Amino acid sequence: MEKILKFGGTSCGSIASIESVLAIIEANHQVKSSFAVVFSAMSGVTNALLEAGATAASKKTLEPTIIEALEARHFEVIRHFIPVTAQSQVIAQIRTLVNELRDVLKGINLIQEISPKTSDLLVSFGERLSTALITAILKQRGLPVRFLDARDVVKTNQQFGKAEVRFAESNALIQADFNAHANEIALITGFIGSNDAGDTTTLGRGGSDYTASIFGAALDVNEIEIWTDVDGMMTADPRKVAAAFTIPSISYAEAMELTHFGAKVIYPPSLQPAFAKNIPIRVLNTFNQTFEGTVVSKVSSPSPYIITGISSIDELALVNVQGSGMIGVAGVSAKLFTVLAKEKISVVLISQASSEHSICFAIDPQVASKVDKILAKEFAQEIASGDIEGIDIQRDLSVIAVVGEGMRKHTGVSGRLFSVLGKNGINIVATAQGSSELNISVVIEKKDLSKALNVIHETFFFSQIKTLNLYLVGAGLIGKTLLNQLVGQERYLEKYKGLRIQLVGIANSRKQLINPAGISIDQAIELLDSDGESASLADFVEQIKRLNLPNSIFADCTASKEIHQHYLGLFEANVSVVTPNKVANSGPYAQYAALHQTALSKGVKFMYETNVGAGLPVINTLQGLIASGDRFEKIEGILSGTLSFLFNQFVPGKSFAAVLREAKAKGYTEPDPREDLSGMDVARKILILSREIGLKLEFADITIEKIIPSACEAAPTVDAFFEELDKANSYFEAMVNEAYAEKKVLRYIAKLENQKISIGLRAVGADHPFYQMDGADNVIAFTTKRYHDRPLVIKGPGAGAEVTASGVFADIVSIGSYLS
Ligand SMILES: NC(=O)c1ccc[n+]([C@@H]2O[C@H](COP(=O)([O-])OP(=O)(O)OC[C@H]3O[C@@H](n4cnc5c(N)ncnc54)[C@H](O)[C@@H]3O)[C@@H](O)[C@H]2O)c1
Ligand SMILES: N[C@@H](CCO)C(=O)O
Ligand code: NA
Repeated sequence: MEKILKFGGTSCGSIASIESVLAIIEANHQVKSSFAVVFSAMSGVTNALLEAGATAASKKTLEPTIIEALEARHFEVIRHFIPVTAQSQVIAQIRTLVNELRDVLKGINLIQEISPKTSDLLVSFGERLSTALITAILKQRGLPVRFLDARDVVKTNQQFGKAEVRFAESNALIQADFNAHANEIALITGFIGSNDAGDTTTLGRGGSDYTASIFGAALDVNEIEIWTDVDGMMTADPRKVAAAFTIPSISYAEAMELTHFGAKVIYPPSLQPAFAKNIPIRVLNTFNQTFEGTVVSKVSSPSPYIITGISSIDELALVNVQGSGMIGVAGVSAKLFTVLAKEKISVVLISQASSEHSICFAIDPQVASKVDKILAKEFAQEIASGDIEGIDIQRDLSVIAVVGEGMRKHTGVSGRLFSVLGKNGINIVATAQGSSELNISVVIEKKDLSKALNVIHETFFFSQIKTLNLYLVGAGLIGKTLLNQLVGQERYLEKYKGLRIQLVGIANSRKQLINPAGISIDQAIELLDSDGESASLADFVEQIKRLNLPNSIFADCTASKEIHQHYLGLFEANVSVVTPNKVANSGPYAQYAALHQTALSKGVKFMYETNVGAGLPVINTLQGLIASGDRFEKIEGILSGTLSFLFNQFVPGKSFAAVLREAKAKGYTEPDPREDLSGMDVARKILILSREIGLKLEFADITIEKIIPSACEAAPTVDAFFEELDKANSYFEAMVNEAYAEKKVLRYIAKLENQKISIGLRAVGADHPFYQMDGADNVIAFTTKRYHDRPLVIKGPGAGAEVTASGVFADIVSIGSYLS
């Protein structure tokens, strides 16, 4: 015999799926391979039968509806596949079986009880019906098929519900049976067998796979095909990890591990007879027949990945037994696990630190209270004496298993696993690794499960490409420019940086839109307008936290004075923040410190290079100097692009207000240019620099020399401000003329020296390093211990949409590099 095919419930579940099953069997027949086929019940039938049994046992009279529906379902298949003239014979055959089933239910109803023995007989009708039905159809189509009731050849003990197979006897019967019918295709009822007394028994979980495996082993087939409704075994549960893909080849041991942790495609224990004979199992998709599926065999073929798959148990409780009295005392764990075994409590994972101070193990949360009671009783004495401090149970946990034979040959797998979890703020509650090095398991909080599965999957299967999930708030000048820049760089980032920036949320002050599957960047503004809901920043941030996406970045491209109140919560929720908005860093020092400390402790990034000098590398350079041990003596610079532009462009005879309007049109000013003209923007920048070098200065410590008349400053609106500015033109002309008379130019300079900040307008001559300026240039000079005689000078355009957005972009990319 070449092979055994097995079709599961979904494959036998509907007319369309049976169509596929018939096609697969006919195709096999055409190539004349010798094979046999095992069938499960039509999907849902086993449960329907159990329900009918339970109802019959509990109600006074029989309710025929379930059985009628079941009969109708099988008749429908007959009417579809069998020509009218031949139908009556098959219908009669199925009806005979259903009548037998009705008699069983009558019996149950009569005695108002359903024993395990009767239950097995009852559910056996599912496989007997489906197999009989398909046999009739194929016979009608002219295939040399025969119906084989597995109860005639699979012999078991008396243990109803999960009977043990008597292999010697069964193998002999199977071989004799197949020898006697060499030229026929046997269609076999899965899941069932019989005991010595001839009673029907069932084989437990994965029963039809077991049947296929028993026949395969008895007949020494070359391969067993398990036909199901998915594309084989996948690298992760595709419902949780969209990027999961089919594993082409996997070893028996790996399949066992993955299945233990929830991958439910096959149930390897039921395939044991095949494993023992090294028969490969091919998992195939009835609904995608040409797909290669997964081969499960003794040794998996080499794979490009270090790990083979990831699976999880979503609901778990962790029991921790702890106490100094356990150290060096033999037998505590023996006692512990003996009592658990006695109570039939299954332990998913065990971990004990070598200090022997505590043992922790994971269990199904449904039995947690029971375990609590059992252990309290068992260890009452030790608890009373203080040898054991107590039994602690933690709930709402999940366990993830990373599985693969390849881990044995590679170092650093657990390092990578823990590091990616850490960078995503996922706390590891417990961990265990078997010495087989086939499986590393981590227990985490359930709320982090989806995020953890996805980042682990990404790390081990797509390490070349890391996806950053970007939330952009503020779609004005800078925000829009950033979006444009992102569109142009997508391919470069993937190819050279291994990064994919996925926009998952966007908001302005009117609307907001979130889509974890990604928002098309080049249409983001239109989509925000058409599909966005009305904006609520608090709600937007709440959604970000709830989604808990891996590698999340929040870009604040607003000038809002409130939005920074959300940064702390975002850091705590493990979201990095990137911003050109200076408000957060220039608020009270305590707030500045709290933000930076929280980001650091949560392992997320807070990036704000564009707070000073827009895209010029000011903050980065400063941080580099500090980190390498340099000491700052003085910082001096022109930190306002707007004011730089004004004093570069304004000459007596021109309108000061008109030059400012030009600066605004060029994107240099703050959304409200009064922030620039008042010196406020510069004050924020120099304050931020002072804090970066470690000074605890407050806004009140800054001396700002005003450059605009108070009437301008008091103007209630931006428009009124421009009007006042027009009136004050002669005031500015006088200032400039005075400087010109001395062959000097005006520069608005910020200085930090001796822990003091001063900001003011200076007239500087040609010998001054800040004399030569152009456009919206900024210049900044760092005098430090190392740059003592000649300062380190950074100079260039310090305002404008393109240079600012590119600074924000660079910050996002650097977070990506950190996370990789
Ligand atoms: N222009 C520059 O050269 C430059 C340089 C460095 C830093 N910056 C900073 O960049 C930031 C953005 O400047 P811009 O010129 O793009 O501003 P803008 O006014 O053009 O855009 C701001 C955007 O933020 C949105 N917004 C404002 N408050 C909001 C809130 N509470 N919630 C959601 N959305 C909100 C607005 O709807 C708008 O889409 C400012 O903080 C500015 O200081 C600008
Ligand atoms: N308005 C700011 C933008 C850069 O922070 C300036 O003029 O410098
Ligand atoms: Na900068």
